[in-house]
Amino acid sequence: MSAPLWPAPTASAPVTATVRLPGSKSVTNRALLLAALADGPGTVRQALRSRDADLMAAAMRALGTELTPSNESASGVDWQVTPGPVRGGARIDVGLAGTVMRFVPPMAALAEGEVHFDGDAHARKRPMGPILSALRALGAEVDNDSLPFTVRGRAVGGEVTIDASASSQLISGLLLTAARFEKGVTIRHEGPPVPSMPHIEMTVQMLRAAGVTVDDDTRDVWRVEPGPISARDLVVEPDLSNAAPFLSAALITGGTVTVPGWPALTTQPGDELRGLLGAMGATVDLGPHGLTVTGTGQIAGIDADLHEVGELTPTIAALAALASSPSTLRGIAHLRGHETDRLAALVTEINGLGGNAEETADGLIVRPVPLHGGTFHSYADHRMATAGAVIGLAVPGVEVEDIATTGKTLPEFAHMWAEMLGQS
Ligand SMILES: O=C(O)C1=C[C@@H](OP(=O)(O)O)[C@@H](O)[C@H](O)C1
Ligand SMILES: C=C(OP(=O)(O)O)C(=O)O
Repeated sequence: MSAPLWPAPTASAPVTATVRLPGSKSVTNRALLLAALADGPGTVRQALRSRDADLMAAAMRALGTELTPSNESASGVDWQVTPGPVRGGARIDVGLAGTVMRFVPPMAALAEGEVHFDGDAHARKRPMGPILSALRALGAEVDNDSLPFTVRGRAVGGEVTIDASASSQLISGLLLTAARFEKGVTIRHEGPPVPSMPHIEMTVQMLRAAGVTVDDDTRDVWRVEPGPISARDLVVEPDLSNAAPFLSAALITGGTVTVPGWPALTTQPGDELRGLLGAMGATVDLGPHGLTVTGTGQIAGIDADLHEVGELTPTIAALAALASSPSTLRGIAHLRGHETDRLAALVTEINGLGGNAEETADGLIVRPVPLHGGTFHSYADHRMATAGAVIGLAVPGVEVEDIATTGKTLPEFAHMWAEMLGQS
């Protein structure tokens, strides 16, 4: 049975809107895990509520953490987190969340008993082998190289060599729990370059803010000293990657979109939108009011290496399909292991609307041609669904299949989109 179709609204006038975004998935899921491993009760404020964030909260509870919500809304919550001893005998559903499948198994390796992991059908295809081998090298038992698998503690830590070219999360996952292993952990990456380095910087910064000693002076080597993780009272930044489709509306319609609360300094890769959207023809202004992007209605194609900011690709590819010149997007071969094979999915869906997109060994070439309406499939991928919405702003008759899949990180997407367009 196929999922329902969502008629993507077409913009009939330049969009002028202020769009307030809920908390970052990446910060929320790191903060919840660090709070669960901390030396006392802490608070995670303005945390995201979404499928991925809820799966992380459920995983923490299953492993013995107490989580109490307050100030709850449709997509945000303040969590009071009271850590307990990491408990075995749990079954963890990772859904399709990279952060849950890569961040939680190292924590499970602290437990006495067994912890079983499984997730969505496609989750079984996402790269897990290197982190599971690393856990074995650190002293845990793991019975498989991909989902489903069972972790039997207890790991003591030590030194590991890992090929993390498939995902930065393979490094972040080990780093987050590392201080709690008796010997700490030294990780050495060997292989093609690690993608999404800003996400590893996010991990390192959050560890340091919790009093953990991390040495990342040598390229591709990380050393975490054993020691306590301090409890914190932390406020989660808005999700800048989820700003991408909304800011794109300014470029497409020749309008202005403001995202309040845009941090002046951040490790979120979404901050790169400032440069990328600027290169595609927008005027970008960051100030105390937030980030304001103003478009002309004309979009310039770009030649961009998105290796560090791969999660922005579906939106940038959607803009590229509406541009006035061709685009080449490079450095993103690892997107084949994301929620779906994003390179194949983008090519299929853009071309399904009459477009001209082509896969390369490490990315995409998108040549703009007039598009027509049709079904834009989302492959259970939140960012494919929002890419379809972006194209639909300019192309009448686009219907996005399974818009509800945006609930992975932004459950209110369809409502916020209509509100931005003055159609709610
Ligand atoms: O650590 C994180 O929070 C993330 C790291 C990145 O993963 P990859 O390195 O697998 O691209 C990113 O794409 C994902 O959306 C979130
Ligand atoms: C790659 C992504 O997610 P995940 O955290 O599941 O890897 C993403 O959100 O673009």
